[in-house]
Amino acid sequence: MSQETIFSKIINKEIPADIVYEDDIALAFKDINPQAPFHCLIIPKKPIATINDITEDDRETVGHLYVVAAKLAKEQGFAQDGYRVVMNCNDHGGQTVYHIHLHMLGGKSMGWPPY
Ligand SMILES: CCNC(=O)OC[C@H]1O[C@@H](n2cnc3c(=O)[nH]c(N)nc32)[C@H](O)[C@@H]1O
Repeated sequence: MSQETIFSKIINKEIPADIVYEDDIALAFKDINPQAPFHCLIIPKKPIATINDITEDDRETVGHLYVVAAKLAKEQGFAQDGYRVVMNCNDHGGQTVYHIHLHMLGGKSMGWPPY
């Protein structure tokens, strides 16, 4: 059973967030601690704790996160310049909120590897 996280409160509008996209499956909102000129989190409304918890039943939901990312990149104007999407898993991945979220960073040139 997944724990309620702060992201559930954002989904339920119990706490505020700068929402940049919402539909029945996903929500995207600005990261509170931006690491790029544009930094948002694209999350499923379904509370899936980590990548390890994604099942075949979540195919549509998880794939939709990337559809939203592509849409936001075009809207934000950095689709052609380029951007980064990253999902962190557990401690070594730096995950701090246990509700999967696709980080979307855009608006600057980024280095590699990201550590
Ligand atoms: C550090 C990367 N690993 C990770 O797990 O990222 C979790 C991400 O969620 C962000 N965040 C945490 N609480 C809140 C909040 O209440 N509101 C918002 N708008 N963002 C939040 C945090 O800055 C981090 O980048």
